[in-house]
Amino acid sequence: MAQSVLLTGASGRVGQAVLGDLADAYEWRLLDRDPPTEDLPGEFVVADITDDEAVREAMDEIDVVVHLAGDPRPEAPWSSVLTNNIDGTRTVYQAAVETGVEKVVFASSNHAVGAYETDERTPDMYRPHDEFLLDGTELPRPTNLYGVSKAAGETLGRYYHDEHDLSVISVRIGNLTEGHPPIDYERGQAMWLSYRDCAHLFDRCIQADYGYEIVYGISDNDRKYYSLERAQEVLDYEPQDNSAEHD
Ligand SMILES: NC(=O)C1=CN([C@@H]2O[C@H](COP(=O)(O)OP(=O)(O)OC[C@H]3O[C@@H](n4cnc5c(N)ncnc54)[C@H](O)[C@@H]3O)[C@@H](O)[C@H]2O)C=CC1
Ligand SMILES: O=C1O[C@H](COP(=O)(O)O)[C@@H](O)[C@H](O)[C@H]1O
Repeated sequence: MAQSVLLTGASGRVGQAVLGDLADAYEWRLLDRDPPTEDLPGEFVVADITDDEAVREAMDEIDVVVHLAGDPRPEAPWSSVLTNNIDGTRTVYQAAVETGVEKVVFASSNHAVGAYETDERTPDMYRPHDEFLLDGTELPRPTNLYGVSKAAGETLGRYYHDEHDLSVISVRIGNLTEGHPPIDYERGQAMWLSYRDCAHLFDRCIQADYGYEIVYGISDNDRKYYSLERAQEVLDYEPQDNSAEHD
């Protein structure tokens, strides 16, 4: 039988990339504070991610949660990331434990580790000849309060895995752009995530077995400075796109 999956933040860009390829792959329940503007698969719950009761109810009979809801703006103010990203993510983990969910897939971000892009390393690290690679074992080094909130989400996942045995994967998503990589933006091309690779990656996160993991969510770009090794090992992630093919 298909697994039942709760997708939070379903009305957003990542949600659309995931549902675009995986609409028929799972029994979906979708949650967002914004009602849908188009026909989407499964039941739609309009709720705020910080509403404990609504989130618990949305997880009834759910196997896996893909948690995307949050403020995605790198320049988002503290009040917003504190509520939507940190409190919202804690609410999701707590509800997952209380309702018997097996696995949570958390949308983290490149901005949790953006400060590794030092003046000395850039712009060389965005170019194919440069061998610098982050592999997911490094400590967070956020570039902004949004990045701090994503690092906090990763740490909440670590806690809920260690204390409550929940399977958790944090995906440090790069730059999701539809159709082609960002234009005239080397950093964005280095961390491009195509729509089809995004759907495949989240599919693998739903299916694979793991305890606690951090992986990078990018396509197989020649310019990459994020290692894909862990995602390949743990998830069998096999990206098909490469920003170099769009030069
Ligand atoms: N798009 C990208 O390239 C990247 C995205 N991410 C992360 O992926 C996730 C999804 O990002 P996008 O789809 O790009 O953003 P988006 O803004 O397109 O979608 C986010 C969705 O979450 C919903 N939402 C926000 N706060 C909520 C709350 N308190 N309760 C319920 N729903 C709420 C919004 O209504 C929206 O539909 C975010 O957590 C973001 O930080 C991380 C790195 C890169
Ligand atoms: O976390 C995110 O990162 C991407 C890429 O960052 P950028 O600073 O190169 O634009 C961003 O587009 C997305 O909105 C954000 O959620």
